[in-house]
Amino acid sequence: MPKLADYRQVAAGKVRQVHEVDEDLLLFVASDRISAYDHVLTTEIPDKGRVLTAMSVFWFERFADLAPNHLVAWDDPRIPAEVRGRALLVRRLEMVQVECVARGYLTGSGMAEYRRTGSVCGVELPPDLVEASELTPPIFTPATKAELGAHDENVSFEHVEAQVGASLAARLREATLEVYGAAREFARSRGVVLADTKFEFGLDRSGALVLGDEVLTPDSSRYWPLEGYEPGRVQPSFDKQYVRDWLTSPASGWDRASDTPPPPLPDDVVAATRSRYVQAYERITGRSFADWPAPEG
Ligand SMILES: N#Cc1c(N)ncnc1-c1cnn(Cc2cccc(F)c2)c1
Repeated sequence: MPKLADYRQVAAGKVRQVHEVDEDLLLFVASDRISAYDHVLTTEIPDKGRVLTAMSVFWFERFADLAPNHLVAWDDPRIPAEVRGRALLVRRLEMVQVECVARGYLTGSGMAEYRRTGSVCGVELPPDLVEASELTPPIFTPATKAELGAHDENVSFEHVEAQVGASLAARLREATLEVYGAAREFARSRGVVLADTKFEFGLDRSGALVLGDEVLTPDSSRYWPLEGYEPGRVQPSFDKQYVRDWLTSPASGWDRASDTPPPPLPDDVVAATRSRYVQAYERITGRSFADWPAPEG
């Protein structure tokens, strides 16, 4: 059985990394780290990596007919035992350097841009929209990948056309909106508002557009509880709200405006946050997280 150290790391983000297995295969590893307010916290959330990996597998399999994806295996002898359950064997693609974001609700950087310009990424929106207004139909709001730690920059569709060509830009927009639209509808039927999401696509040797990275997880998407959803105010995060509330409460002693790193999380916030990830998985998939593979040894 291989060890993770046997596979050279080829990419790393705040909470996940990619290793090389061979010339055709990569290992996509999700950690238990969590980020909040643009900081990677020192406290890990047990099983976060496994839950988000299980979620990606569910969505990849559910939407395989809408968009081919890079998933090869999630329980395979080439996956090291130490990361079993939080690592995916994926096929190597030529990644398209565009963050393919779909927004079904107006919030975050989209809301900020709308307030300034009445549009998002050049997409004109109706007047009088408020925080968390539903966008029907959802909109494609691409962004350029930022360096680690910086925010992605929203760009127009024309910018993407200039970067990758009109044909591929159209294919990216179509696939992004089609998969997001189906996922938003399904998640809502399970009591979760999938407010927006970020896909990464690659091209395989035949030139086919293939979904890569993680998909439709609470790290690549905004998950809001459907119960209590009300436009006009910032919605609570399904998974990160306990962490955000504690960090901004007097109990943490942390000043968000300062440049100091956030303090460690108390056990009860960790446990409640773990529970929210498991609840999100079980609500959406109808499966028990207890059945998902775990590391050995
Ligand atoms: N997925 C995928 C993938 C693939 N199937 N083929 C080739 N390259 C990639 C790949 C390389 N980097 N990233 C983004 C990225 C950055 C930082 C951390 C991460 F986990 C992931 C994606």
